[in-house]
Amino acid sequence: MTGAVPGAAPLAVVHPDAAVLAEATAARLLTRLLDAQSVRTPVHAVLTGGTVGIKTLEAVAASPLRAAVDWSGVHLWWGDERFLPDGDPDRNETQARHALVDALVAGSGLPAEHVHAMPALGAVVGDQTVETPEQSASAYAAELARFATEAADVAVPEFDVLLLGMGPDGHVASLFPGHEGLDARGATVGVHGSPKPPPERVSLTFDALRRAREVWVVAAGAEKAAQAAAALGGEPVVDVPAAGARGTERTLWLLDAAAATPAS
Ligand SMILES: O=C(O)[C@H](O)[C@@H](O)[C@H](O)[C@H](O)COP(=O)(O)O
Repeated sequence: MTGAVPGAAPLAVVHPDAAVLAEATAARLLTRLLDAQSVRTPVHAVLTGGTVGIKTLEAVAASPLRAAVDWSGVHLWWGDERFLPDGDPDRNETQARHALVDALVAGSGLPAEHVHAMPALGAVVGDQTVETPEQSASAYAAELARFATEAADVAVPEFDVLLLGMGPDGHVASLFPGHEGLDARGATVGVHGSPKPPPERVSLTFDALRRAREVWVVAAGAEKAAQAAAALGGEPVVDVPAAGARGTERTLWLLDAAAATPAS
């Protein structure tokens, strides 16, 4: 990963603590979906796993604003997934379904077929049983391509908003420092040897992430402060992948005070 990172320069917004961060991000997400729906349909949102990512979805589920969104015109995607069997509690999809998505399908008009999960270990896609992260990545790339905009140089929808958590090592999605996935071409990549368990994952690539109109990196906790500062300071993407997270129109860093305060 060399050279200037394309996309909108990051803007940081700091909230007092992780709880307020999750609530504020949920309100921002709902408003973003409403704004997007005022100009286009359908709209596409990419969810993230991780602590803050899931707490944000829980806050969306509890928000009165939830009822203002026309969920029949929303598509949900994932930025990455832990390559585990369907229903495994560690899967980002499982946690998101428990936090919000199942309730949207059951009672808010979100069509089940608008929930685009990355295929699990053992899933049957067409006539294939998915046994490797690469097979899952390939199947997901095909699903993304079904909704791609014509002009796309990578066959994915123009996501209206894409949420990312960030690890203490500066990873986003399942794009880890020094890993070969950082340079992957195409929309998706199979990941092995992830430093964050489980070792096998599936991830959108930077090419795909950067097709999003808005990319939001959401991070809380003092253990994120050094890498948040490094990313916002323009450190190389190979060292701090979060530095490469950019939207075409807007890049937001949504932080709590602890993550926004580098150690002195
Ligand atoms: O599958 C995952 O683990 C996530 O997608 C990952 O990218 C996560 O968002 C970060 O590791 C932050 O996680 P925390 O918020 O729990 O630190």
